[in-house]
Amino acid sequence: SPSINLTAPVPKVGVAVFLLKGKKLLLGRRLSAIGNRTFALPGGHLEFGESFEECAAREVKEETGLDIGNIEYLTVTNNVLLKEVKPIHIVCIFMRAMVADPQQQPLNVEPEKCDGWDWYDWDDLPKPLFGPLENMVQSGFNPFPAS
Ligand SMILES: CC(C)CCOP(=O)(O)OP(=O)(O)O
Ligand SMILES: [Mg+2]
Ligand SMILES: [Mg+2]
Ligand SMILES: [Mg+2]
Repeated sequence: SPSINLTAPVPKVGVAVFLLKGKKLLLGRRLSAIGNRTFALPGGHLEFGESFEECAAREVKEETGLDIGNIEYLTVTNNVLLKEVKPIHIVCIFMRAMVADPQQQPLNVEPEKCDGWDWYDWDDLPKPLFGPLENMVQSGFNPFPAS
């Protein structure tokens, strides 16, 4: 019989969105088995048949109520998070977008999964950051358009 590997969960695909407003970006403290109480971008699992842009818009709407535009692919990173309560391997697709209406403020639509959203300055990020975002920051990647 084929051996079933019960320890190594399959890598997951996540889409995370740098929602930019001037020099600020939207972050929320996660309340989740994955990255609990760390500050993360809005985003989530890529669902069957979705484009990266469709997933970005859906997850941001589901989590913050915000409508986004100018959605563009930035980069993809490979994150093996062994310090998590349950080790997890996430291929993270990072997208960039702008709020459709700069006056629209985020709502905490899923309070069981997020402690609340707020705009943070890229040069003054809260800690601790969620693994994939921390790896991204450590790598020196700059998500902002070249001014
Ligand atoms: C990015 C990666 C952790 C994939 C899962 O993200 P997530 O826990 O925010 O997932 P959902 O928003 O889809 O529930
Ligand atoms: Mg979600
Ligand atoms: Mg989801
Ligand atoms: Mg999410």
